Amino acid sequence: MSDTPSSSTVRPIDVAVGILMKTNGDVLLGQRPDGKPYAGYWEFPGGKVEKGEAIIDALKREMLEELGVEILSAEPWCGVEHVYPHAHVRLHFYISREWRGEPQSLENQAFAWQGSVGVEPLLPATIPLIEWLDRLRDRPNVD
Ligand SMILES: Nc1nc2c([nH]c(=O)n2[C@H]2C[C@H](O)[C@@H](COP(=O)(O)OP(=O)(O)OP(=O)(O)O)O2)c(=O)[nH]1
Repeated sequence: MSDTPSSSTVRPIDVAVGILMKTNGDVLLGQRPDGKPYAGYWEFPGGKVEKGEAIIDALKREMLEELGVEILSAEPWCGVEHVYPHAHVRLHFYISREWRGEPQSLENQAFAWQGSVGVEPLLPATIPLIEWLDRLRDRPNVD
């Protein structure tokens, strides 16, 4: 037996993820840059929560670092855990409808505003979110 814990048994890594949603329901996706696991896959902007950092603060930091956008308000929406070969992640998805600034590609990533999301491939743990978002758009006042 190996002494090295596999990625499924170690404590999950918390990740803060932001779904910027326009009033028409469009959401912003970015493409993972070269050099990261799953390069070229589409995801919602975000990144790992640092030690001792509140998840909402990580969200605000990542959105500023990646997009140059200041989050004015964001609501926690859902959580997803996923075990990748490279990491066991716990994703905290927030929806933000209020931000300041126009998203810029500060890490050289491609971006796309999408209504019904059509970009591919998506990160595996993000795939279910697309259907949930469609339902949210159809019934905006139901949680
Ligand atoms: N941002 C984001 N990450 C996601 C999504 N879905 C999903 O499985 N992930 C996973 C991929 C990664 O394993 C992890 C995010 O870590 P990352 O490596 O991109 O974070 P980071 O920007 O802090 O990276 P770094 O500082 O280590 O370079 O979460 C998503 O929709 N958005």
